[in-house]
Amino acid sequence: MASKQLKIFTREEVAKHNKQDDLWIIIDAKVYDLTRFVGMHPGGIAALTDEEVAGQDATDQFFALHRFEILLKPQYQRLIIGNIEGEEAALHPPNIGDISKVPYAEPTWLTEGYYSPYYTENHRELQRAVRRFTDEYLVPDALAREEDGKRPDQKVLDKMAELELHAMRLGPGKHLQGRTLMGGIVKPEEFNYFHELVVMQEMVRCGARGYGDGLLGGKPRAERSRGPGGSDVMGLQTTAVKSEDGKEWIINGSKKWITNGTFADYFTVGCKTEDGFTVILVERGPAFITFDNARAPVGNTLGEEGGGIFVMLSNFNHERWVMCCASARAQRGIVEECLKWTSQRKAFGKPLNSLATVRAKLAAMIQRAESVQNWLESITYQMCNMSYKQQASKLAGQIALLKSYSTSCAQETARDAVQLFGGRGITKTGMGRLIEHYHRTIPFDALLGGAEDVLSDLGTSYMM
Ligand code: HEM
Repeated sequence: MASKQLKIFTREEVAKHNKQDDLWIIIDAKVYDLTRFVGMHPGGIAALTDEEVAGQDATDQFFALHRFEILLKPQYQRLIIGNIEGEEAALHPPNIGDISKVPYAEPTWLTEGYYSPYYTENHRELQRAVRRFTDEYLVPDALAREEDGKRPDQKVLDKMAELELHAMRLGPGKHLQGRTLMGGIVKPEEFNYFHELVVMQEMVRCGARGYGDGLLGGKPRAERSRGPGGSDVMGLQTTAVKSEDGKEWIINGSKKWITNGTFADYFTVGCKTEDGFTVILVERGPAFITFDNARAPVGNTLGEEGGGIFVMLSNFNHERWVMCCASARAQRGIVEECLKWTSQRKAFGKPLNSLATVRAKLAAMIQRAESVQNWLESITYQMCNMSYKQQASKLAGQIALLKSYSTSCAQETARDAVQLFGGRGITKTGMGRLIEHYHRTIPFDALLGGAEDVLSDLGTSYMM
């Protein structure tokens, strides 16, 4: 763009170029020459040759159907030939790392003029760094991978390793010692659960559900039966017996769902053993998700032999809390989409948000996102002040209840968002792209870490 000399036109001049073989339009005070593009327009030729579009200011028509990002793509930037005399563009693209100006689009602690007892300057510094990383590395890769269905680019995973994001996503602890976290922003001994919350909530902003889990989000998993039995950890089916020389485990069984199972190098496998239940680290081999006499050195036993249940259960609270962090932030992203859309989209000559029924939906969405975030921060504060053992005895119930509450809120918000976006909310491209994706993938969030009913029951059982 910068290399091209832009001209200044009057609206009258632009209006003369209103035919398919000589087609200009105005969007946000900029003049686009669509002559060569018209035949390739995904929305068809007729949309562009319409008499209210060809040679005219089509800003409103454009933004009723397309996301702003489209105009930032180099292939469309090249279509700009000039500006309208005496007018300036009103819309400015967000910069990498920016905080949203839309109300409720950010958690309160990040909103200008508001306060929080939980976050220090160090959390803020980490937040800015992870946001820049997400905008710069994750968002473009996520968009491309959603299209081609491939796993995240190795370069992204390597960059995450360099910044120690994988290590930080395991939470505070000994494993952080001696590491340079996010280029040295956080000292390993100062890293607490709010730092981890920040990492989770910033990364989930990439807005691509499957891709997010593909960023090596795998975790200890038991081989267990399918369906509702997914919550029945002790009902798992895989067995392990020792080889004759006692040096190896011989493992048999299969597993239907393994996070990142298609490309993981190691699997953490819960097995029935002579002494009960044992967790073993198995290197990827010819037999991976189906273990058919797969072998692993006895030294790969995690925790005590027969003590696998403690290994598994010790992870559950943390894993569910991580899911709450992600769910709280992802639903806020949808609230932002809906707030923007309902102020931009006109119906019966007025913006959608001038309708009381629409505002009632927005209110409910905001209430859900805020209540989930605030409960989450309260639990996180408790975690920061408790040992891992205390967390297990005092917070397991609350975390289970928050997890099921959070995803049930998210499911309602997904449904409301589709109602607000109409057909666009079920279309993979265009304005409702993020809504369609969210609505399609939200049932996954509502199941992993324990189905909603199971977790609500667990939470109340702990209380009783
Ligand atoms: C610079 C001008 C334009 C560019 C670069 C452009 C580009 C695109 C692209 C890439 C899509 C695919 C959907 C997406 O990825 O979001 C699309 C869809 C569409 N466009 Fe355009 N467009 C332009 C102007 C217009 C105008 C002025 C109209 C007038 C009404 C229009 C009507 C449509 C329609 C109806 C669709 C299909 C709707 C959908 O998929 O949601 N476009 N356009």
